[in-house]
Amino acid sequence: MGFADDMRVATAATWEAAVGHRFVDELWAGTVDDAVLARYLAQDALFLDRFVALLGEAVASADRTAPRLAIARQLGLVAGDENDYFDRALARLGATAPTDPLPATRGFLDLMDEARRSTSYGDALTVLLVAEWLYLDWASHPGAAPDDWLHREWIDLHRGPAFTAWVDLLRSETDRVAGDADRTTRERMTELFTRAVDLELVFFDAAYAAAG
Ligand SMILES: Cc1ncc(CN)c(N)n1
Repeated sequence: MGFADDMRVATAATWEAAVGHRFVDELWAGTVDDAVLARYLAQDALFLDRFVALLGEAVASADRTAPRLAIARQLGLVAGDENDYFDRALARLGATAPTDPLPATRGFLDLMDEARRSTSYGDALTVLLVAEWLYLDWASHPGAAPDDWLHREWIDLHRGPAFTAWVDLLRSETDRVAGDADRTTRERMTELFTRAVDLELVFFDAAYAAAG
């Protein structure tokens, strides 16, 4: 197994708790409370800003042209279609992106900033991989998608052939870079992967915890 699969196994308990989270079930069922979804999306709008910056760093630090172009194309989609979803969804929910991140969001922003400032392609890839692979996992549910665009589009942004190919690219690049890396770099990538999976779980929890 490569680095990505090894890490997926090593973090399996937390990973499965995140992809099987109540938020995911309620989103698929179309029953997620508007206040919970608004809180989640408002915090995720803060996530998106730093995620775009991290994608930009991966574009800059990629050591090959093909992955650099693939990451740049995905950056365009996130800044375009995905950001457009946030604008429409937050407007419909009557919410705005807060200026203050909740602790889980703060943890993610710090993690993404750390990976970006390292200017290490491997660090950037590791955090991007968790964020996209874990979302592909919960969004690749076999059941019928909910009717309401508010729920369905958030699922559709994280599944399908193009998104699957994007995650495959992140996985193979992460495996390649980790395979060539020295022990210190690999250990850092291991730590970043683990922290990112932990944060994905608490990010979902926070949408409910803050709702009171
Ligand atoms: C917290 C979180 N993690 C991952 C994703 C998918 N890019 C997201 N939008 N938000």
